[in-house]
Amino acid sequence: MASLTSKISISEINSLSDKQFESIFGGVIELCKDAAVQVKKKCPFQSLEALCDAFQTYLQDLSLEDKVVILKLHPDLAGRLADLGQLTQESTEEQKAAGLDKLTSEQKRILEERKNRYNEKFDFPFIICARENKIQSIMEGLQVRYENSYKEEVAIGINEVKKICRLRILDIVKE
Ligand SMILES: NC(=O)N[C@H]1NC(=O)NC1=O
Repeated sequence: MASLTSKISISEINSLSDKQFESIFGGVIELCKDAAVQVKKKCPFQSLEALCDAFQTYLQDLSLEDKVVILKLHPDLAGRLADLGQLTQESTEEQKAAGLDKLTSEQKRILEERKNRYNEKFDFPFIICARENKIQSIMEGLQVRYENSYKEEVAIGINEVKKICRLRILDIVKE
């Protein structure tokens, strides 16, 4: 999954410059370089878990409005960007892992319908950690989570972003 050929250790991370840190961790939250800028200020990290915690705290401490901004930075599942081959490398591989590149036309139609309905209700995309799911659970999630309140869905969406972020960090850092 990682674009790096080999993983780096926590002590190597602790000796990175701001620029290096931002370039390595700038994508662990989709298109949100600010997370890496803010988390770098917490350096040094005692462990991989401490590094993951710092990103999770960054997400948790955001206002409701800023959490929504983060959700909106995420691409649609099997959406237009995927069709155009314009997802980030991370998202491309995650969506593939869930089998979203192999939808039948019927599955694509149902997914499209449920995503649109979700988007119309919440005005942000449905976010789920694709690597921890398959087509079936994504379809079911869309159905079940549609019933939630706005606040509940922001919280659940951010929780999924935390899972995505943690897995992306594990692709970069030696355990
Ligand atoms: N919309 C959405 O959930 N997008 C994503 N999920 C994930 O694991 N990678 C993504 O790009």
